[in-house]
Amino acid sequence: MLNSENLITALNNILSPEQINTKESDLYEASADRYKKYAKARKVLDVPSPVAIVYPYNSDEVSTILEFCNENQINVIPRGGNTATEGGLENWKDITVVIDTLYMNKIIKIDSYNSQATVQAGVSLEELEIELRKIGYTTGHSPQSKPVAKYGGLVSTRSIGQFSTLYGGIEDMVVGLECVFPDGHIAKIKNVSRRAGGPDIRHIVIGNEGTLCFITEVTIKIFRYYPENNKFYGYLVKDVDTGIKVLREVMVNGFRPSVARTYSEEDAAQHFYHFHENKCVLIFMAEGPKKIVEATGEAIEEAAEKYNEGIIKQVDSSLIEDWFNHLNWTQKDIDDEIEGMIENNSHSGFTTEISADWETIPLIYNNVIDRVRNEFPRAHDLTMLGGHSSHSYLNGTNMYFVYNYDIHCAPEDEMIIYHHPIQKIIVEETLKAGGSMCHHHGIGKYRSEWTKDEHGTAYYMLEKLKEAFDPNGIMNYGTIFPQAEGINKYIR
Ligand SMILES: Cc1cc2nc3c(=O)[nH]c(=O)nc-3n(C[C@H](O)[C@H](O)[C@H](O)COP(=O)(O)OP(=O)(O)OC[C@H]3O[C@@H](n4cnc5c(N)ncnc54)[C@H](O)[C@@H]3O)c2cc1C
Repeated sequence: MLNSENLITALNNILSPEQINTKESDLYEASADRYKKYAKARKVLDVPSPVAIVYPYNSDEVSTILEFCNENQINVIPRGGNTATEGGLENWKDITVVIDTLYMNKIIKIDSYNSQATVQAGVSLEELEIELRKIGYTTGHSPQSKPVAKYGGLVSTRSIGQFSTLYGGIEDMVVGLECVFPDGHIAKIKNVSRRAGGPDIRHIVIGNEGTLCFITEVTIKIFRYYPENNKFYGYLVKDVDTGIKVLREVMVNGFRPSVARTYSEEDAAQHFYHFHENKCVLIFMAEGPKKIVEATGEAIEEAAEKYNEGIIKQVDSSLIEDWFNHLNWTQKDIDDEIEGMIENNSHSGFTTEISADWETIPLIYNNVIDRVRNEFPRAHDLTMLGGHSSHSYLNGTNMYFVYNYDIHCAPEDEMIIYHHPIQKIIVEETLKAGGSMCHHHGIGKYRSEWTKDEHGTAYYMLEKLKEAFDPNGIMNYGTIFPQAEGINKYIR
């Protein structure tokens, strides 16, 4: 195996100087993602820094770098917008190269006639959205990290946006893509409206979290945009169960509002400070062509009427619109949050997102809240515990658990003392009830201890993919696929 010095020399033979970054502060920044944001900001990270960050311009360069790393058994971490939350960008190996899509930033084609656009992996969602809005189109994708997240990362994590109930998750949007495997092979999945040529191989790439291949190009669907027709609906409701029932009613009746959400009292208080009145909040947004918006709006009002015993009151729609207009986080918001944590020694807004069918979600929610309140040894440090359902489907929905706490321990111990025990309860209750422990943030490194439980007998298929595409295990060591050594060192 190469040492750091030899590795940098070898990289210089492959790339130009402006494509290799060995600045210490940037390497420290690259050694972990937002999972350990507090320890990182307090400069007490317990993981090694990568040896270099490299910035290829195109898929041929990615291929050369990967082939080299594969031959020399060097761990590789693909990186996009750097907004990962589950340790997918954290480094667990002494010799690691981060491959960043910074220079792969071209919008290749916007094809409004065929309703699709092709971008290099380093194009941010916001950049593409701005270009599309100029011609009356939208990506329909709007995760809260939209201003920062990039296409390679969005596809690689199976991300989902705030309007998913209408437009779907990224897996519903990807038409075709290009990716590079550790042996240097460049694979291009063509862009067609549908195919039945065997299993849908896009799904080997979507959600791989940089553990099987490096995504270099993505083609996604684009949609006509009708902001002038948007309608907003909001209600104060008696409990989470009522909110979930109304969401279900709208969905099973065949309607697709773009936003459909229910918040617990605690979570509502931090999102809707201007009207929550210490109650649960239910909100909807209808979007699209006028007639569809009208029909969807009527269906929302009928569903609320059906469960009117649990509805306390309807709120002014302009309050929901106002909330909607301030949804996304810029890089400045992300930085400010970390500064706030350091100043106050408190963690606000840690989340774990799971999914299950309609019947099961309220059970999981109630079991988790009970167990955290009664079993979590630091429950007295919690300043908020609640959640919301924000992405609904015909057969079920998600639950986004949110928890804030004051930190009374060494910064390097925060995650193991506070976050991990809560996350463990959430994952245990979800898997016990047959749900998925991971709705949209990816497994990263910190849910990898439960990957086998998540998939059960189907883990066989996942394991074989790893063996086939990454036999030397160079792609993002510790992410998705459990590695006992890393788990024992960095999690337990
Ligand atoms: C404030 C905030 C809000 C968020 N809101 C949402 C939300 O609403 N919905 C949601 O789904 N997520 C959300 N996230 C999580 C995160 O933004 C998403 O997971 C996003 O898809 C990550 O994209 P990125 O470009 O930042 O990827 P990165 O953080 O750079 O990487 C994420 C993972 O993808 C891999 N990866 C990156 N690029 C490539 C590539 N080219 N090829 C292969 N693998 C690659 C990395 O190795 C890593 O495992 C949020 C995060 C923050 C900080």
